[in-house]
Amino acid sequence: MSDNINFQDTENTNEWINWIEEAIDKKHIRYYEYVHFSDIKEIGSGGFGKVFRANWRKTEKYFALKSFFSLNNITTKEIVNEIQRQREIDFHDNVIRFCGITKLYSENEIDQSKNYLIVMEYADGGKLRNYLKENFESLTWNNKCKLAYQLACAVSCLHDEGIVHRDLVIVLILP
Ligand SMILES: Nc1ncnc2c1ncn2[C@@H]1O[C@H](COP(=O)(O)OP(=O)(O)OP(=O)(O)O)[C@@H](O)[C@H]1O
Repeated sequence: MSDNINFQDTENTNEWINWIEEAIDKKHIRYYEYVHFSDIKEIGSGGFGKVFRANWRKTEKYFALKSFFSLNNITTKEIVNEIQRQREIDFHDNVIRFCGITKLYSENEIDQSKNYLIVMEYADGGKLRNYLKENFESLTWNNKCKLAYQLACAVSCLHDEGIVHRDLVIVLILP
């Protein structure tokens, strides 16, 4: 990603940031204070940033926090896109829930910029691929059919909403 953000880019970045801030102010999306997260552990990484698992308020509740490498036009637009897409499919049991947003302020005294992290439901079972590697032999045909059916339902739900995912990441929530 380029550091040379032109005026148009900066303007758009502010527009996306305003969108996020207004959604938080009006409580359209829930805001989580970053200080209440602890026991933060990296669990994966994607094209835009890393994903962490974090404990909420020292309870039994864990969330997944999706971070972004830097806050520029492309990433702020991606945050807004992701929030909008998640809202459209928020009703489906087999799609990870979008919970809200948190802000991480730079600790650097000169650079006081903020960055957003998306707060999501945490899938404690890890990736389906790994789960199958370890458990394939012990799964019954009924279990396998259920997994395939849930997967097909989730993809069908995305398609019904006009969303083509292109690089599906399948994670599991253990019963
Ligand atoms: N809610 C979650 N619970 C548990 N693990 C998750 C969760 N979200 C993501 N992960 C893990 O983090 C990794 C990266 O997630 P991310 O969503 O950034 O991937 P991606 O979809 O490949 O990225 P992108 O499409 O944005 O480039 C996943 O492969 C998965 O292992």
